Amino acid sequence: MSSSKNSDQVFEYQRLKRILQIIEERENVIKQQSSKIKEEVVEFRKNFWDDITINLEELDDVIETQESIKQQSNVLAQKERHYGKNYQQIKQLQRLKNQPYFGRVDFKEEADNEENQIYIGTSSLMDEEGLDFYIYDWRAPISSIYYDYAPGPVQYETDEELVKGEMTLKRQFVIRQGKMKGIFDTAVTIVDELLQESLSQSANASMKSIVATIQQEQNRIIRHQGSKILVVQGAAGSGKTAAALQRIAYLLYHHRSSLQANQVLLLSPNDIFTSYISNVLPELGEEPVNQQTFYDFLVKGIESNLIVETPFEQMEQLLIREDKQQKENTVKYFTSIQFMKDIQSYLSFLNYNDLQFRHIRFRNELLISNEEINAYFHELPKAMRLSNKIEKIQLWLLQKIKVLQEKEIAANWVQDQMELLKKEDYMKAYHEAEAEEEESSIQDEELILRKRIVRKAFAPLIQNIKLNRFVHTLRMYRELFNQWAPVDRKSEWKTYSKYVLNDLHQNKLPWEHAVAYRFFKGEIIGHDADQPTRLIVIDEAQDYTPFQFAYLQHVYPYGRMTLLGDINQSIYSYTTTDNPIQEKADSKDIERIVLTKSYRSTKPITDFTTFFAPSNEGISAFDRQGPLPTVIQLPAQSNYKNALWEIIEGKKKEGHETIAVICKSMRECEKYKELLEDDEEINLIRSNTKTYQKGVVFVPVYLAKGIEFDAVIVPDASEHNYNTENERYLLYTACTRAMHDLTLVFMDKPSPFIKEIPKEKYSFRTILERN
Ligand SMILES: Nc1ncnc2c1ncn2[C@@H]1O[C@H](COP(=O)(O)OP(=O)(O)OP(=O)(O)O)[C@@H](O)[C@H]1O
Repeated sequence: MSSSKNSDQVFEYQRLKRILQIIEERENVIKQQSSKIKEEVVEFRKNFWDDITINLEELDDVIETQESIKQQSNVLAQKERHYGKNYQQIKQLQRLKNQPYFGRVDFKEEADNEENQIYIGTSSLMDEEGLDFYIYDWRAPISSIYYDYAPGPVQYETDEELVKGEMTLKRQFVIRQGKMKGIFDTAVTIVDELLQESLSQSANASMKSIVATIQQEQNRIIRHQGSKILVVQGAAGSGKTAAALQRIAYLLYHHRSSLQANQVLLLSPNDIFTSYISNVLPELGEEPVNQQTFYDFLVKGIESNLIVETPFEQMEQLLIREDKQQKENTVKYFTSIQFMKDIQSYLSFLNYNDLQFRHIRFRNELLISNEEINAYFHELPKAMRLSNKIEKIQLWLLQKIKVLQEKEIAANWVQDQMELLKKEDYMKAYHEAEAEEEESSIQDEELILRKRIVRKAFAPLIQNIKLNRFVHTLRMYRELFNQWAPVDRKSEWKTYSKYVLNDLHQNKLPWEHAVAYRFFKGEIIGHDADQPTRLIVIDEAQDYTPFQFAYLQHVYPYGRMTLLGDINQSIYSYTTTDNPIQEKADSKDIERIVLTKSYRSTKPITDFTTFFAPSNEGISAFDRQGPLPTVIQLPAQSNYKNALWEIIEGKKKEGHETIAVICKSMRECEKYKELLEDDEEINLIRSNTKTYQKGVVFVPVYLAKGIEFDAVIVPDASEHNYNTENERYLLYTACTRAMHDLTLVFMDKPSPFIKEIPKEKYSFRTILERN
């Protein structure tokens, strides 16, 4: 080892020691401060009223009393805020103690002689005076040169300017639990060894942050600021999800004052995926964002007595039903923008004709009939917009209810309720009533209590009116199929409507109608999407239909969107055309980034899957070696159970910790699980499974979306199981879940997709019958 290299290493070891010391000291100081603040807060709360003189005699005294209470509250709130901030800082320092930084670049700005050493970590650390950085946050503008360049001329952008200069050194550190494990100087963009090390590890039940090894093209996604919609088309395993999470952390950091975690909506494909990625943002020191499946997002706004089909149930149906082609054609129409437009035509038709209203009842008595509401609706000017008409009706109803409420005060049931009040309730209600009453002299206690009881009883009714629930949107939606038809689709309307009417009749809503019904309902009674949402991130966006995507744009007209997907993994066949992920020349709002390099799988696996990828343009493998995928033939009539066991056991012996048997459907999974006689060690992942553990899992491909396993076994890659174009997408998605090892089993004839792969790209064997 050269002496300069040696002294460099000594320098880095010493620096690490010094930084860890600084972190430790800082943590201790803050901890001490915190316990002091805690004591103060407890004390302050105890003595809150001692420092306030309560005097309510004159108006001036009352104002003064109020003022001093306000001041005390402010002092307390300030202390509590300080405590909260300290708590966050301690957590941040503890994270830094484990790995203070992972990179260093030496940078000399143009026309500046001084060279700066920039150490980069998950958060920044400054000196006491707050002048110099010991560590730069990976999201700081200058940190981007670490991800984007090799040593040489570099540049980066700040809010104000473009800074140019030279990078003279680029160094990576492997620091774990505060111990230096490795130092690499690198000439390439990001050193491969580290990435190799990170990718060679076993699959985990939760995703890791990739902050130390972000690749240049991923960095573009993370730091993208321009267009309103960012679309990322990325090969399987190219780091779309990883980059999206880093992007959220990046945007939260850069827009602290205008973007909070609760303003970010992250839509994920299933619950397992939601839990799989839930660690990443907290690991990066950010609050978790609003993360949910699109199903949960939609179902929230649908009547609870309707059972909404899940996308997975729909998929199972489309895979197994006899009339699947016909059903698929109707699904294609109902998920199209055309259907959205047809709904709009139907709404304008309704506006000039009849809406359906609900009776308004109170204590089982009819207060306002639907005919009465309809008559009022027809009195309104024809040309008025539907939403304005609904608003008018709402006001009219509230006024009518107010009058009826007044009348109700004298009713006998109110007397009955008063008698039922317990003494304490009576007193409480009375005091509350007293406080609410504007006039201070209260003459009629009974009247106040009566009013209060009536108001309470009417509250849910009034709330429902305010939410426009007097409009019977579900009945109108049914009539869309029963009583109406788009002018140019009259002939096929009956066929289209057959399925949905049948389902609605049984209080079921097919998945393709979930978004359509939400849209329909929202257009009439108002859309209730969370208002503060400003950034919408959609993972697995290739599985969104044009209608679903248009709906999100409709309810979040000011929201920025990041869509991540892979057209090769479109598991719902009806989403492959007009998908938002696909290249569109027309829109100025959309910027598209394509990721081609696949990091998840070994090179042999990526090479193998690329041969039958629906579109194999632009997929390249990260050079990580591993065994060739194996294709196994089972002779007809063989003992399938023994063979499958043998394969699974083999994978366990090879040391794989997460082994997934990925099936085409849940039905297929259940078949194998049954075959293996409910072995305790084997878990079946269902649509309501929230997390998974290491070990052997059986999972249908649509629930394996977005996640990864050490070893993947496709248990029936026979011709009869994977044959159609739609099944090509499913097989591709299943195989690309494998990180280190892939096995496909077939009986009789292999899937035609296997035949597309050159023989040297996999090893082939036959399991011979032993019994
Ligand atoms: N720059 C990187 N450094 C370290 N690991 C990475 C990097 N990029 C991707 N990976 C790893 O590669 C794997 C695949 O990443 P990710 O799940 O984000 O890909 P994806 O494009 O969303 O995949 P898919 O579409 O197939 O679900 C993950 O284990 C991720 O941690």
